[in-house]
Amino acid sequence: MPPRQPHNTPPPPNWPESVQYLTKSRLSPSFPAQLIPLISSSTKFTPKPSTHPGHVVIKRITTPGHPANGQNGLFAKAKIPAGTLIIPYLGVIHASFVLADPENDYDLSLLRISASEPRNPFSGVHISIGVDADQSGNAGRMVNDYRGVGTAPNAEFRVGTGEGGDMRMELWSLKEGVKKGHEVLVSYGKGWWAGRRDGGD
Ligand SMILES: C[S@@+](CC[C@H](N)C(=O)[O-])C[C@H]1O[C@@H](n2cnc3c(N)ncnc32)[C@H](O)[C@@H]1O
Repeated sequence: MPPRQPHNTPPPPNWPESVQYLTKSRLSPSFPAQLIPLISSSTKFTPKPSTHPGHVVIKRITTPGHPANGQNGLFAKAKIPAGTLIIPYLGVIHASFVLADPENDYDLSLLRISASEPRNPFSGVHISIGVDADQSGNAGRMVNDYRGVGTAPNAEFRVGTGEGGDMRMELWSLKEGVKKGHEVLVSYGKGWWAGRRDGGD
Protein backbone atom coordinates (compact mmCIF):
# COMPACT_ATOMS: atom_id res chain seq x y z
CA MET A 1 0.00 0.00 0.00
CA PRO A 2 1.51 3.41 -0.93
CA PRO A 3 2.14 5.83 1.96
CA ARG A 4 -0.66 8.32 2.36
CA GLN A 5 -0.18 11.92 1.20
CA PRO A 6 0.19 14.66 3.85
CA HIS A 7 -3.11 16.01 5.17
CA ASN A 8 -4.14 19.37 3.66
CA THR A 9 -6.01 20.25 6.87
CA PRO A 10 -5.14 19.00 10.35
CA PRO A 11 -7.42 16.07 11.21
CA PRO A 12 -9.57 15.99 14.37
CA PRO A 13 -8.18 14.31 17.54
CA ASN A 14 -7.86 10.50 17.44
CA TRP A 15 -7.70 10.43 13.63
CA PRO A 16 -5.93 7.19 12.50
CA GLU A 17 -2.43 7.97 11.24
CA SER A 18 -2.67 5.65 8.22
CA VAL A 19 -5.83 7.24 6.76
CA GLN A 20 -5.76 10.43 4.68
CA TYR A 21 -7.98 13.13 6.18
CA LEU A 22 -10.34 14.81 3.69
CA THR A 23 -12.48 17.95 3.95
CA LYS A 24 -14.14 17.19 0.60
CA SER A 25 -14.66 14.04 -1.39
CA ARG A 26 -12.39 13.34 -4.34
CA LEU A 27 -13.15 11.65 -7.64
CA SER A 28 -11.25 8.48 -8.31
CA PRO A 29 -8.76 9.05 -11.21
CA SER A 30 -10.71 6.44 -13.21
CA PHE A 31 -14.09 8.13 -12.69
CA PRO A 32 -15.59 8.67 -16.20
CA ALA A 33 -16.14 12.36 -17.04
CA GLN A 34 -19.48 11.45 -18.65
CA LEU A 35 -20.84 10.52 -15.20
CA ILE A 36 -19.93 13.81 -13.47
CA PRO A 37 -23.23 15.54 -14.38
CA LEU A 38 -25.08 12.71 -12.60
CA ILE A 39 -23.47 13.60 -9.27
CA SER A 40 -22.96 17.33 -9.73
CA SER A 41 -24.97 20.39 -10.71
CA SER A 42 -22.48 21.08 -13.52
CA THR A 43 -19.97 19.26 -15.72
CA LYS A 44 -17.35 19.80 -13.01
CA PHE A 45 -17.17 18.16 -9.60
CA THR A 46 -16.50 21.06 -7.23
CA PRO A 47 -17.52 20.18 -3.66
CA LYS A 48 -16.99 22.87 -1.02
CA PRO A 49 -14.80 21.90 1.95
CA SER A 50 -16.59 20.86 5.12
CA THR A 51 -14.70 21.13 8.38
CA HIS A 52 -15.09 18.76 11.31
CA PRO A 53 -18.34 19.66 13.14
CA GLY A 54 -18.02 20.64 16.80
CA HIS A 55 -20.88 18.39 17.94
CA VAL A 56 -19.03 15.08 17.39
CA VAL A 57 -15.73 13.57 18.50
CA ILE A 58 -13.84 10.46 17.44
CA LYS A 59 -13.24 8.26 20.46
CA ARG A 60 -11.34 5.05 20.98
CA ILE A 61 -13.78 2.46 22.37
CA THR A 62 -12.53 0.84 25.57
CA THR A 63 -15.77 -0.78 26.79
CA PRO A 64 -15.13 -4.56 27.05
CA GLY A 65 -18.67 -5.55 25.96
CA HIS A 66 -18.73 -3.26 22.94
CA PRO A 67 -18.43 -5.31 19.71
CA ALA A 68 -16.05 -2.71 18.26
CA ASN A 69 -13.93 -2.51 21.44
CA GLY A 70 -10.41 -1.34 20.55
CA GLN A 71 -11.65 0.46 17.45
CA ASN A 72 -12.94 4.01 17.04
CA GLY A 73 -16.49 5.34 17.17
CA LEU A 74 -18.24 8.65 16.66
CA PHE A 75 -19.68 10.28 19.81
CA ALA A 76 -21.86 13.33 20.47
CA LYS A 77 -19.86 16.07 22.18
CA ALA A 78 -23.05 18.07 22.68
CA LYS A 79 -26.70 17.10 22.34
CA ILE A 80 -27.59 16.62 18.68
CA PRO A 81 -31.27 17.42 18.07
CA ALA A 82 -33.53 15.20 15.96
CA GLY A 83 -33.27 15.62 12.20
CA THR A 84 -29.81 17.22 12.22
CA LEU A 85 -27.11 16.75 9.61
CA ILE A 86 -24.39 15.25 11.79
CA ILE A 87 -21.60 15.07 9.24
CA PRO A 88 -21.17 14.31 5.53
CA TYR A 89 -19.52 10.96 4.74
CA LEU A 90 -16.49 11.86 2.64
CA GLY A 91 -14.25 9.60 0.62
CA VAL A 92 -13.21 8.71 -2.90
CA ILE A 93 -16.10 8.63 -5.37
CA HIS A 94 -15.76 5.81 -7.83
CA ALA A 95 -17.85 4.15 -10.49
CA SER A 96 -17.94 0.48 -11.17
CA PHE A 97 -19.62 -1.73 -13.69
CA VAL A 98 -19.20 -4.81 -11.54
CA LEU A 99 -19.96 -5.57 -7.89
CA ALA A 100 -18.02 -3.45 -5.39
CA ASP A 101 -15.34 -5.05 -3.20
CA PRO A 102 -17.34 -7.05 -0.61
CA GLU A 103 -14.42 -6.91 1.86
CA ASN A 104 -14.35 -3.11 2.08
CA ASP A 105 -16.37 -1.96 5.12
CA TYR A 106 -16.02 1.76 4.32
CA ASP A 107 -17.53 1.75 0.81
CA LEU A 108 -21.10 3.11 0.61
CA SER A 109 -23.35 3.08 -2.45
CA LEU A 110 -24.30 6.58 -3.60
CA LEU A 111 -26.16 5.97 -6.86
CA ARG A 112 -27.13 3.04 -9.06
CA ILE A 113 -28.10 3.56 -12.69
CA SER A 114 -29.52 0.68 -14.63
CA ALA A 115 -28.55 -0.01 -18.23
CA SER A 116 -32.05 0.92 -19.41
CA GLU A 117 -32.10 4.42 -17.92
CA PRO A 118 -31.90 7.21 -20.53
CA ARG A 119 -29.38 9.14 -18.40
CA ASN A 120 -26.96 6.19 -18.51
CA PRO A 121 -24.29 7.30 -21.04
CA PHE A 122 -22.93 3.76 -21.50
CA SER A 123 -24.93 1.16 -23.37
CA GLY A 124 -25.63 -2.26 -21.96
CA VAL A 125 -24.10 -1.82 -18.49
CA HIS A 126 -25.42 -1.06 -15.05
CA ILE A 127 -23.43 1.61 -13.23
CA SER A 128 -22.80 1.76 -9.50
CA ILE A 129 -21.35 4.94 -8.00
CA GLY A 130 -19.97 4.65 -4.49
CA VAL A 131 -18.00 6.59 -1.91
CA ASP A 132 -15.06 4.78 -0.40
CA ALA A 133 -13.60 6.05 2.90
CA ASP A 134 -11.25 3.12 3.46
CA GLN A 135 -7.97 4.96 2.76
CA SER A 136 -9.19 8.57 2.94
CA GLY A 137 -12.20 10.25 4.48
CA ASN A 138 -13.49 12.26 7.40
CA ALA A 139 -14.97 11.38 10.80
CA GLY A 140 -18.12 10.06 9.06
CA ARG A 141 -16.14 6.85 8.46
CA MET A 142 -16.05 6.20 12.22
CA VAL A 143 -19.76 5.53 12.64
CA ASN A 144 -20.53 2.08 14.01
CA ASP A 145 -23.60 -0.12 13.67
CA TYR A 146 -26.05 -0.25 16.61
CA ARG A 147 -26.11 -4.06 16.82
CA GLY A 148 -24.64 -5.22 20.11
CA VAL A 149 -24.28 -1.61 21.30
CA GLY A 150 -27.76 -0.09 21.62
CA THR A 151 -31.35 -1.13 21.01
CA ALA A 152 -31.85 0.95 17.87
CA PRO A 153 -29.95 3.29 15.57
CA ASN A 154 -30.04 7.01 16.44
CA ALA A 155 -28.78 8.10 13.01
CA GLU A 156 -29.02 7.09 9.37
CA PHE A 157 -27.26 7.62 6.07
CA ARG A 158 -29.07 9.77 3.51
CA VAL A 159 -28.11 10.92 0.07
CA GLY A 160 -27.88 14.72 0.06
CA THR A 161 -26.40 17.64 -1.81
CA GLY A 162 -23.35 19.61 -0.66
CA GLU A 163 -22.95 23.37 -0.98
CA GLY A 164 -21.07 22.87 -4.25
CA GLY A 165 -24.08 21.10 -5.79
CA ASP A 166 -22.37 17.73 -5.36
CA MET A 167 -24.30 14.58 -4.53
CA ARG A 168 -22.96 13.13 -1.30
CA MET A 169 -23.69 10.69 1.47
CA GLU A 170 -24.64 12.29 4.77
CA LEU A 171 -25.20 11.12 8.32
CA TRP A 172 -28.42 12.45 9.92
CA SER A 173 -29.82 12.07 13.45
CA LEU A 174 -33.13 10.25 13.83
CA LYS A 175 -36.21 11.23 15.83
CA GLU A 176 -34.71 10.91 19.33
CA GLY A 177 -31.59 12.88 18.43
CA VAL A 178 -28.28 11.87 20.06
CA LYS A 179 -27.68 12.65 23.74
CA LYS A 180 -24.44 14.31 24.81
CA GLY A 181 -21.75 11.65 25.32
CA HIS A 182 -23.71 8.93 23.49
CA GLU A 183 -22.35 7.07 20.50
CA VAL A 184 -23.77 7.90 17.06
CA LEU A 185 -25.06 4.57 15.70
CA VAL A 186 -26.57 3.61 12.36
CA SER A 187 -27.87 0.39 10.88
CA TYR A 188 -25.50 -0.86 8.20
CA GLY A 189 -28.44 -2.94 6.98
CA LYS A 190 -29.20 -6.63 6.96
CA GLY A 191 -27.39 -7.06 3.64
CA TRP A 192 -24.14 -5.77 5.14
CA TRP A 193 -24.32 -8.20 8.05
CA ALA A 194 -25.45 -11.10 5.88
CA GLY A 195 -22.12 -10.85 4.07
CA ARG A 196 -20.16 -10.99 7.33
CA ARG A 197 -19.29 -13.95 9.53
CA ASP A 198 -21.16 -12.63 12.62
CA GLY A 199 -24.47 -12.28 10.77
CA GLY A 200 -27.17 -9.90 12.03
CA ASP A 201 -30.88 -9.58 12.58
C1 LIG B 1 -17.26 1.96 8.90
S1 LIG B 1 -16.25 1.14 10.05
C2 LIG B 1 -16.71 1.89 11.56
C3 LIG B 1 -15.53 2.52 12.24
C4 LIG B 1 -14.56 1.54 12.86
N1 LIG B 1 -15.04 1.12 14.18
C5 LIG B 1 -13.18 2.14 12.93
O1 LIG B 1 -12.61 2.28 14.02
O2 LIG B 1 -12.63 2.49 11.86
C6 LIG B 1 -16.95 -0.47 10.08
C7 LIG B 1 -16.25 -1.43 10.98
O3 LIG B 1 -16.54 -1.16 12.36
C8 LIG B 1 -16.77 -2.36 13.07
N2 LIG B 1 -18.15 -2.33 13.59
C9 LIG B 1 -19.01 -1.32 13.49
N3 LIG B 1 -20.16 -1.58 14.12
C10 LIG B 1 -20.03 -2.81 14.65
C11 LIG B 1 -20.88 -3.66 15.43
N4 LIG B 1 -22.09 -3.29 15.81
N5 LIG B 1 -20.42 -4.88 15.78
C12 LIG B 1 -19.18 -5.28 15.43
N6 LIG B 1 -18.33 -4.52 14.70
C13 LIG B 1 -18.75 -3.30 14.31
C14 LIG B 1 -16.54 -3.50 12.13
O4 LIG B 1 -15.20 -3.91 12.30
C15 LIG B 1 -16.71 -2.86 10.77
O5 LIG B 1 -15.93 -3.51 9.81
